[in-house]
Amino acid sequence: MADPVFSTPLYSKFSDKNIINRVLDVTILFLLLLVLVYRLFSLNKHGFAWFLAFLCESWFTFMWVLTISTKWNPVDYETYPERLSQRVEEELPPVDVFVTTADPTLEPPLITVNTVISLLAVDYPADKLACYVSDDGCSPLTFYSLVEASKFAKNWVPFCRKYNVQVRAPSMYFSNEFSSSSSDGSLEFKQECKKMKDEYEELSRKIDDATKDSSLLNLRSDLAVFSNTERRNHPSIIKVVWENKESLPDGLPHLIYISREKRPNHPHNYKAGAMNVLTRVSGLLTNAPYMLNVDCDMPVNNPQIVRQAMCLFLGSSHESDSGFVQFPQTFYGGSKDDPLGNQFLIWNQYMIRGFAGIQGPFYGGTGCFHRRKAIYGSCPNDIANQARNLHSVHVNERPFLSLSGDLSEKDLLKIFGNSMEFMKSADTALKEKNNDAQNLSVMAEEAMPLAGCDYENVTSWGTEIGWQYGSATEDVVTGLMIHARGWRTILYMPDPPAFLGCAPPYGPTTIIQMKRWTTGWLEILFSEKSPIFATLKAKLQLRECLAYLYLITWGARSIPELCYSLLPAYCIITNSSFLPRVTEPAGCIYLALFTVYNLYTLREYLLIGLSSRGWWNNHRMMRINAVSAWLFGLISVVLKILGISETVFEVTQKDSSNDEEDAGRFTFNASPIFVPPTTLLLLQPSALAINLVARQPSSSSLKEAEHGTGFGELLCCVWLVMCFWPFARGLLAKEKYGIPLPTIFKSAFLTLAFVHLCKRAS
Ligand SMILES: O=c1ccn([C@@H]2O[C@H](COP(=O)(O)OP(=O)(O)O[C@H]3O[C@H](CO)[C@@H](O)[C@H](O)[C@H]3O)[C@@H](O)[C@H]2O)c(=O)[nH]1
Ligand SMILES: [Mn+2]
Repeated sequence: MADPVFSTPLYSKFSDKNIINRVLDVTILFLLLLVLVYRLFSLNKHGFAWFLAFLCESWFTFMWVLTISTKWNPVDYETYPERLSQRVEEELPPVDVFVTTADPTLEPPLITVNTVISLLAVDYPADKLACYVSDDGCSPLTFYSLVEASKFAKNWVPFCRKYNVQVRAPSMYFSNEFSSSSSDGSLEFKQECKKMKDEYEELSRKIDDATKDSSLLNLRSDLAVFSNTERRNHPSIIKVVWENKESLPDGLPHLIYISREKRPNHPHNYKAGAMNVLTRVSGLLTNAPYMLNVDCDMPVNNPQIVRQAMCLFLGSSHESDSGFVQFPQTFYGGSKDDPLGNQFLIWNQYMIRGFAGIQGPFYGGTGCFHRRKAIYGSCPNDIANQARNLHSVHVNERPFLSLSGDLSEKDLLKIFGNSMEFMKSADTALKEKNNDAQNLSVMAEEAMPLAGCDYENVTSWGTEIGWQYGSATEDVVTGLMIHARGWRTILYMPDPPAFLGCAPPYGPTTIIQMKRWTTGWLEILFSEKSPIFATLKAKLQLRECLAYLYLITWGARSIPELCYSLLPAYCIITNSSFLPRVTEPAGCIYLALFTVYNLYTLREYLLIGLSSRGWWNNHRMMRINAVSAWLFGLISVVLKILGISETVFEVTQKDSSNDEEDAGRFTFNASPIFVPPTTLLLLQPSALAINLVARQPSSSSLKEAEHGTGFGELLCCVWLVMCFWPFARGLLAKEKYGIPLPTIFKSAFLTLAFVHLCKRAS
């Protein structure tokens, strides 16, 4: 008889066929198609505006098809970590954990330190974990903070284990929100908790002091390697901050600091470059078959996550089901009702769960467990033989690597770079053999060249293996390549959430982040790694391709969005129309579409416990993003294609101190990105005023009454003003809450130019 422990599954998968959602999805599609049919049949009776509206609506319909296809079969998973311990506690696989940080000013070390501490404290045997921190800022302050953090962690980790603390990032644990949540009321607990709190305050104070006065760092001998280094010009630094020498399961996991070599004029490929260095150095030191990576501001919020991920990796009979396991990005302390539309709750709930029901979620850059061998370019077992088909998706002419372990030494060196030691470790990883224990400090010396600038020259790093280069969203393209090799992936949304990050707290940071994403996504669309090629020539499933297209075309959506937003003003100024009369039967189609769509999206918010205010804020931010972030993303990609400028990765500012006053109120800066939305806002009252003044009752011939501006266009104008309301407030407000005068002038000029052009056209 089968052992019951081994016959019970480690996870279950449920599909959620929501009939009402599907009926509504299809109703909206039907209405959109009616609109298109109506347009087509009335095209010849109308002019330019009508035709432009037709083009925009065709695009909206296409987007809706992609949307429905993506969210049609959402799935959920549940894991059973207690069964994991019964089955394989002794043989739990090792996991290498990567944290990236790039700038001690934008990313204060105390934030990074909290993320690292929370990772060191997860509920997993400490001898199976190693934490690697990549510091692209080459900052002695970050290194010092980590050293201090490891001292703190020596007491903190046992404390968390002893009292089964749920929130293991000390800043969160000791913040008012969480400290009350502990159930242990014993005196001993209270005393220890108080002691830990004092120690944490001491740690924050030390880091704070060193931040304010860098001369405090000069005296320390362990920081000598940082002397004569500049941020963008320094040799590799690899330092073992803490080694779990005796491999104690209840000790503290290894902690290693890495700052890869940087030289001026030597492209470093931003985060993707850092991730590849982490992958190689960890490959030499610990070579765990699984790798978890998080951004520096994403502390663990659920100590079970590694076990949960292992349930998903080990619990399936087909390894191809789990190329990677992605936990969604969730945020803490976000402002009420998501005023900046960057908390992505709806997005996680409907779209990403939808991805999960096709070939799996895309890789989101943080909170993700990867199989090392998938990152090394291997295909899942069953399709390895067909992998050759893939090669044409790639730049290099050589057949695509089916890295099942039977590659020659020469091939391996060519692919992975010129290091015998690393080549052997890669071979071990690909063959899934066990690693020999290493002396970390010795290996750290040997690993230096792997973190050098020139190591990747003429290798496959960034093109065929590792994190992919050439896109500001290295995450999505890296995940796409994994899907293209035939892996399926898993989305897991545990309760409590796995990680809690901080969403950008200000208007400009949010918009710049969104711009980077749309830039990176479009870069993928226009590259040889586009999902279209990956479907035609490799193993990306068709519906997964459509889902990817939905995601990566956000930048392109800016054009129809912008045109459609200009149409009402254009029509009002030229006394024409782009919408049917409300009295016409066709008017009802538009009215129905508008009503059903808005109620449908509102329902999505209410269903998962969000407010109608949250719905409106998100709707509004979509319109604002469309004509600012998405538009500028598109422009930067066009400039890149024309060879005029390169795209860059602008690091998002992280902020721990949320100033409550006016939290979530839109803020501005002098960036030109705010010009288009300001112009759109100014245009609406201008158009209305022109309409009032210019329209003579005598001129309303029968033809004009039929074709002139109607109620629909006026309603659109009002709706647009409501959408751009934060900008209306920004016109009158001061300092960071106000739109800078030069931006207002530029927008006013553009408004006048637009009005003038309309007048000439009419
Ligand atoms: O040259 C660089 C630039 C960034 N980073 C790190 O990359 C991470 C993400 O950067 P951030 O500015 O926080 O970007 P976000 O927009 O918040 O991040 C999302 O989008 C990125 C892709 O655009 C992904 O890489 C991230 O994982 C994902 O969370 C941070 O830990 C940075 O320290 C580096 O290590 N080196
Ligand atoms: Mn971030």
